[in-house]
Parts: sequence; structure tokens; C-alpha cells
Amino acid sequence: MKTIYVYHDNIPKAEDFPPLVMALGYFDGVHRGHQEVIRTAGQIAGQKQAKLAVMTFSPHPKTVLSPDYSEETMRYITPLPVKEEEMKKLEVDYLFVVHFDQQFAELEPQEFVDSYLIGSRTIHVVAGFDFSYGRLGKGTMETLPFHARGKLDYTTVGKKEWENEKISSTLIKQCILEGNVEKASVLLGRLYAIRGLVVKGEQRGRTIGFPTANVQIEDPYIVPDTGVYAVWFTVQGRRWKGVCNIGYKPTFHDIRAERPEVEVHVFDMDESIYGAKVDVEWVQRLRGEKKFSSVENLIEQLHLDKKQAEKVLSGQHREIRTQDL
Ligand SMILES: Cc1cc2nc3c(=O)[nH]c(=O)nc-3n(C[C@H](O)[C@H](O)[C@H](O)COP(=O)(O)O)c2cc1C
Ligand SMILES: Nc1ncnc2c1ncn2[C@@H]1O[C@H](COP(=O)(O)OP(=O)(O)OP(=O)(O)O)[C@@H](O)[C@H]1O
Repeated sequence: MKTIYVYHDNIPKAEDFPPLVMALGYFDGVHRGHQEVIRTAGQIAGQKQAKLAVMTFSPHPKTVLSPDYSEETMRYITPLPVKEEEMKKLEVDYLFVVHFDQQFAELEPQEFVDSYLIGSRTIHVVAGFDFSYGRLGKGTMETLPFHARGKLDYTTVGKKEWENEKISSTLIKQCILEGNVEKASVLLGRLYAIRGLVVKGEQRGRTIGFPTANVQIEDPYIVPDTGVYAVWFTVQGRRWKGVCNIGYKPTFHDIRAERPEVEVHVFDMDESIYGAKVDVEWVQRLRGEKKFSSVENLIEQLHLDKKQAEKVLSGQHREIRTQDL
């Protein structure tokens, strides 16, 4: 897959590309609704002997269009490098990442179709029923035939739902923030995962029999609600079972840190992994974080947490259910 960063002054030109079938949208999470859009585009590309392309935007349009968001505070299910990996898995040939700024937001729908689609040799557009384009989102899948003027074909993908709700990035973000990582995983079609770096913690863990890997999150991910989770922990290509606390450790700290810490007790792992890149996959939230009256009470609870996480990870929860949709 080739990733192409597009700015206003370097819009892709038709002569540089083979005929493209283009899936359009932001695609945060690359969830099951998105997968349907991209697979549909892939099938059409196969039929038309064209290449499969996806056009996404960066940063999130909300950071430009809404005063409630900014690039500094925006959080994602799949920050751009992770989105790229998911697109590769879907066998996308070209990922166009269009720089979203005020100037782009003000493009008339006709200009967007002419310059960014027809101009880049898109022969067929695929998007969901609620996709919109151009200034104030005035372009929709209903207006696309008018703007296309017979120069490209289009396919609209119907609403993909789960339990009568539209699968959307917004819904998945909400689930993650509430700690409902199981539902988030069902909607994503894979376990929600966060990549981070193992850093030194306060070194107290090993003294209480529960050493933990402190995970520093560097990309702008949405972090699940505070609490204790059963997780899979992947380091150096090996996947381990673990139990993770996201929180402020109120048993030891009266004053809240700026951000919650993410620390994983990895079962049966006896290696020093400081500095390693790791993936934490969130399987199930087990409980909320508590302030214990003594370290002994905390340790007692940690044994119970470990047992419960072991049970969850050994059971049916290992693979998420895909037959429900
Ligand atoms: C599974 C698990 C559950 C935890 N639950 C709590 C909790 O409910 N309350 C709390 O104050 N700390 C909790 N902790 C954090 C421990 O207090 C922390 O791991 C310990 O103090 C070691 O910290 P350190 O790695 O910074 O040295 C939990 C840690 C783990 C691994
Ligand atoms: N559940 C769905 N069913 C069908 N198409 C979808 C679904 N969700 C998104 N799409 C389509 O996938 C593309 C990318 O979606 P986009 O990221 O813009 O929206 P979203 O997932 O609904 O996120 P948000 O909650 O931020 O609106 C768009 O063409 C959109 O119409």
C-alpha cells in the first residue's frame, strides 16, 4: 500500500495513477461499517480492473470545524499509523491522506468532486449512506450524480447496525470511554488495542508481589475508563495474558496525577522490557479502581483480579464474537 499525503497545492493528478475505485470517509477505528465500505470498493475495483483507494483526512475535521475540539486534545480509536495498518489488512492499494484545514473545508462540493476525485482518476466512488463532502457538508450521496456529471460511477453502502444502533466511530469512542471494551470490540470486529512504550514506574509493584509494566501511550489514543481490565499484552512478537490497572493508585496517592497511569501485570513473564514497544488489547473491564485501607487489602484484591482475568482470558472471551452481525 502506498500512502499519499495530499495538500491543496499537490492534488494527485490523473496521469500519476491507474484507474481508482475510491472509498471516502474519515474511518476512525476502521470498524465494521467502514470495512463494509472498503470491501465493497475492493470488489468493484476487481470487477473494473482498477485499484482500490481510500481517501481519508487529517487531522479530524472536527478539530477545524468545531470550537469544542483541537488537534492537541483530539483522541482517536486508530491514530494514523494504526489506521494505515488496518487499511493494509484490507488490501488497499492507495491511501490518500488529505490535509484538512479551513481552506479545504471551504471547497464547494463541485470543486471537491472535480479536483480531488475526477482529477485523480477516480472512476468509481464508494461511501456510506451518510457521507457528506464540500462546504458545510452540502454534498451528499444524493447530490453526487449531479456533481459527477457522468464522469464517475458511485455506490452507496447501506447502514450497518448492531442491536439497532448504527455502528459509528462516535459510538465506539463512547463505549471505550465507559470501559465497555467488549462492545467496542464487537463493533470494531477485533479487540480494541493501544500501542505504547514500557517505562520505569515507581518500582513498588515487585515489592508487593505484582510487578507491572508501566505503559506510556505516545499516540493520541482514546484510553478506556479507569479500572481493572483483563488484557492481552504483546511484546517482541509474543502475546501474554495480563491484568491491567488504569488509574491514579489512590491507595498510595492522595493527589491525582494529571493523567491516569496504565500498568499491566503480565502473567508469568520474567523479562526486563523497559523501552519495548507493546500492544495492550482490552478484553473486559473487571472492576473500578478503589482506595484500599491497607496494602494487605490491596494485595488480596490483586490476587482475585488475577484469577478473574485468567478465567476471562482462558474462556470464550479469547476471540471476539463475529457471528452476531
Ligand atoms: C490489577 C491491578 C489492580 C490495581 N488496583 C488498584 C486499586 O484498586 N487501587 C489502587 O490504589 N491501586 C491499584 N493498583 C495499582 C497498584 O497500587 C500499583 O500497581 C502498585 O502500587 C505498584 O505501582 P508502581 O508500578 O508504580 O510501582 C492496581 C494494580 C494492578 C496491577
Ligand atoms: N454503520 C455504517 N454503515 C455503512 N456505512 C458507514 C457506517 N459507518 C460509516 N460508514 C461510512 O464509512 C465512511 C467513513 O465513515 P466516517 O468515519 O465518516 O463516519 P462514522 O464511522 O459514522 O463516524 P462518526 O461517528 O465520527 O460520524 C463514510 O462513507 C460513512 O458513510
